[in-house]
Amino acid sequence: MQVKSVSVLLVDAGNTRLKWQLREGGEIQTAGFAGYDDRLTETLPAADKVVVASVAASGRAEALFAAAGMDTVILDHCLTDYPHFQHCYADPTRLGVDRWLAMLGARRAEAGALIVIDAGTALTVDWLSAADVHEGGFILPGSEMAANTLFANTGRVRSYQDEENRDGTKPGQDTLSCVRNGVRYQGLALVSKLRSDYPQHSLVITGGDGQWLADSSGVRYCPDLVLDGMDSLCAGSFLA
Ligand SMILES: Nc1ncnc2c1ncn2[C@@H]1O[C@H](COP(=O)(O)OP(=O)(O)O)[C@@H](O)[C@H]1O
Ligand SMILES: CC(C)(COP(=O)(O)O)[C@@H](O)C(=O)NCCC(=O)O
Ligand SMILES: [K+]
Repeated sequence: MQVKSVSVLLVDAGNTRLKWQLREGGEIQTAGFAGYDDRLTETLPAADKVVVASVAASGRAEALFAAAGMDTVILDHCLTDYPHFQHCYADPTRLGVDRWLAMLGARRAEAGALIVIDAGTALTVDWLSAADVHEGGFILPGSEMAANTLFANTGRVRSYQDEENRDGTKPGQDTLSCVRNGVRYQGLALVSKLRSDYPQHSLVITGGDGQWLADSSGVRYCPDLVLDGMDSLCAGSFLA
């Protein structure tokens, strides 16, 4: 008798946007991303199960999927009893579920001690020991947030329309490039310092702003570690 494999729609609901993949037997069938739009669910493929990992404001992702009548498993906090994983937060439910899932995804990609960098709305850095102990992390403003914070909280640092955001890290010669290049340089400096301070750890980078950071610093880029971590979770007894 042929056993029909279950299709699972995995959704990573971040603070900026949603990333999704339809997987069947772990294989990616289709994938995409979208903003928080009321019509989002109309564009998503049908699946036997839908799992949404959300760090967005409470209820934001839930509301989208509930309105579409989709029977959805919402993961809005980390599991505290996941086999072989040891949390370091006194209250692990406070750890962003995306950070935890990115660590699970990174473990699938690489063995040994890891530093997992997720360059999204926020830039997070998490230390995972070879024995899957979460040893701690950092939460920093992501590159858009860092630039926007300067634009929003100063009188004269502005995103001038007649200035161009080129992809550089050289000292800027107008306001926009001083901000954008400075933020990029800060990201590179962080990665370089992590490398020199933690030579025994392998670095992996994910997230919407991660490709540039990884390419520019010679670090491995894994585009969807949060979704990979969700797939690991679903491969266990989580959905049973
Ligand atoms: N198509 C895109 N739409 C929105 N942001 C994008 C896109 N491509 C790259 N980015 C960059 O990715 C960042 C968001 O990264 P992402 O990992 O999706 O964040 P989050 O998980 O916090 O929603 C944005 O700040 C932006 O700079
Ligand atoms: C740090 C984050 C905002 C990152 O979210 P993202 O940039 O992926 O949208 C998220 O993981 C979060 O809300 N964390 C909760 C606090 C914590 O991890 O301690
Ligand atoms: K993320």
